[in-house]
Amino acid sequence: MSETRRLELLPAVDVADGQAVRLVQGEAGSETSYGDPLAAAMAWQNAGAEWIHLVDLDAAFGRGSNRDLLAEVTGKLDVKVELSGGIRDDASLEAALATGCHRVNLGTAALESPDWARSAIARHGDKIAVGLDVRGTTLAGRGWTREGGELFETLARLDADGCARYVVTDVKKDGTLTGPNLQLLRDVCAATDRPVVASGGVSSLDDLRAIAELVPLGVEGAIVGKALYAQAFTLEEALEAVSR
Ligand SMILES: O=C(O)c1ccccc1NCC(=O)[C@H](O)[C@H](O)COP(=O)(O)O
Repeated sequence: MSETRRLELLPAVDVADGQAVRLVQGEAGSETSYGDPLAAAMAWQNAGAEWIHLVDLDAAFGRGSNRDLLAEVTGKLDVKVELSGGIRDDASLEAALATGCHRVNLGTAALESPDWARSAIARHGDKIAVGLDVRGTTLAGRGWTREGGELFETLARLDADGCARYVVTDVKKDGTLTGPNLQLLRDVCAATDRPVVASGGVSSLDDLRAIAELVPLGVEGAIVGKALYAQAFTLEEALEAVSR
């Protein structure tokens, strides 16, 4: 008898100008600061997290880099780290993988440099996930500031290239505490046999339970940001909510 997998939770630590921040709909300038990124990540680790979703927002927006800080944070954590933001060429990819992170997310590069993304996937297999960040079914790149093609066409191309996993974000939901876009997740799961990590909009334990219902369809994990920082629930409560 096959056992239903438990939804993985990935608390998010988004970093801008050396600080852990939350954005609303990924918009630069909408930051609320939550202090030291290492302290934030350690707090989630100590609360039982198995993963941290660690984002360099300055690199994603092409306005700077927190590369050394993110490498330091990753090196000090015992849990798995998914590193995201501004990984667009061999140098940034090798630097990200050298941190010892468990996997990296390609975003803009998977939209604008398909040949390079294909070669990165071929070289690194499931160390690479691709972030599919959408408004409607239009992809967004460059820190979500530029349109990057149609979701399902890009998904088909990435599937053919062997992409192991997708991190799917409804940009309009991100940081808004208005609930995840469950239909988007269902639609993506119907279009690919690769695992999907849900991101953006989680506001409550019921939202997490609703995402957990999609595990049999192919949803593997959920990134949670604002709701944890706003103390809508604790990580312990979240882990308990998805454990059954
Ligand atoms: O992940 C990225 O590369 C990224 C790039 C540009 C803007 C935002 C980006 N990530 C944001 C996140 O991953 C959020 O932390 C995550 O979606 C959580 O959202 P929420 O639970 O709604 O705060």
